[in-house]
Amino acid sequence: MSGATAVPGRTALDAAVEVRAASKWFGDTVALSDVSFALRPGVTGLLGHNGAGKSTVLSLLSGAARPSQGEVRVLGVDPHSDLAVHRRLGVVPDGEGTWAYLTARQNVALLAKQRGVADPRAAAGAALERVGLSHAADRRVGGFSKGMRQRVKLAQALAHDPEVLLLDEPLNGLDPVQRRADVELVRALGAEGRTVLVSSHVLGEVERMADEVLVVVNGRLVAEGEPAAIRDLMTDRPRTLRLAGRGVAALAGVLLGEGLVTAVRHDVAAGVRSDDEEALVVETPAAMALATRLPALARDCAATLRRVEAVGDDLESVFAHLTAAARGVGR
Ligand SMILES: Nc1ncnc2c1ncn2[C@@H]1O[C@H](COP(=O)(O)OP(=O)(O)OP(=O)(O)O)[C@@H](O)[C@H]1O
Repeated sequence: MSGATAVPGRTALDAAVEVRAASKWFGDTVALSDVSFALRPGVTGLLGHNGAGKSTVLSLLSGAARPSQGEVRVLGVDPHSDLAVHRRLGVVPDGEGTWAYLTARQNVALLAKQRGVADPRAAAGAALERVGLSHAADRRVGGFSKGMRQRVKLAQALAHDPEVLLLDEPLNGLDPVQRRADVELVRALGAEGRTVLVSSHVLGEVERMADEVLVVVNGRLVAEGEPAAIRDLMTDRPRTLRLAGRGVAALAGVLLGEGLVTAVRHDVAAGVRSDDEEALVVETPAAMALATRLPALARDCAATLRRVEAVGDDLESVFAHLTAAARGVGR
């Protein structure tokens, strides 16, 4: 692909990928509900917990499935009915996508050939080099680790030099070193002017790869914006915290007085180290302000904090908050 750079402010009219009021249901299960977005060149992250609808979005865009309602356009056409678009579209699917009895080079060349590449073997070699698998190009994929197979899938998606890339959790199964390399690769693909959509259930991963983030919760698009804006939303939400140490009850009284916490209860589940140590669970509407002022307030009332930690601070609670609070951040 030519070295075009990302064009900020593109409208849906010239977007490479557009989803208009798309819904998808399987029997009684609503996998996606009235989702609309347009993608600009560069990397967009698709963030959501398991079952949120990420793979469904990607399967509509790759043409593997059709929306029950609404429309999907990739490079101006319907990817389900217009098969020619697959020469300009690369997909890393969820799950296995390789043939175990073929070598890595054969796996990649086969798909490149299907997509009309003039010299599939050479294209496969170049793609395998790009994903760091040249050394294993002529080995059978059946003997590869999950991370290596994931790399082969990436090479399959890249070998025909597509303008649009759809990557379903491409970092799954990779060790930290491979993850770093693949984050760099995804960023480079976006910087080359390709339109890349990459799904993940880990905010930190998406943050490192993407210029824009779409957040899906229970089949709905609940937030979209720059990674920093999404991070702020998640950081500045109400939280439940566990405080443990000496003098914590007095400290909690001060926090209530300052309006930094709105509820306090004893933490029966907490293991405390000694008789004069207490553990409390507090609700705060302003986690950032509390974190900033907590050390000084503890000092003022002679409390010694041994532990401060978030309770139930998993992705589910983050997404629940976003569902309620955050339609249309940024953009
Ligand atoms: N072919 C199908 N038949 C029935 N239900 C489906 C089908 N595909 C997806 N679903 C349901 O649609 C919802 C969205 O699933 P989807 O796979 O898109 O989520 P996801 O965000 O990709 O999750 P994960 O990270 O676990 O793959 C889920 O409730 C799922 O069970």
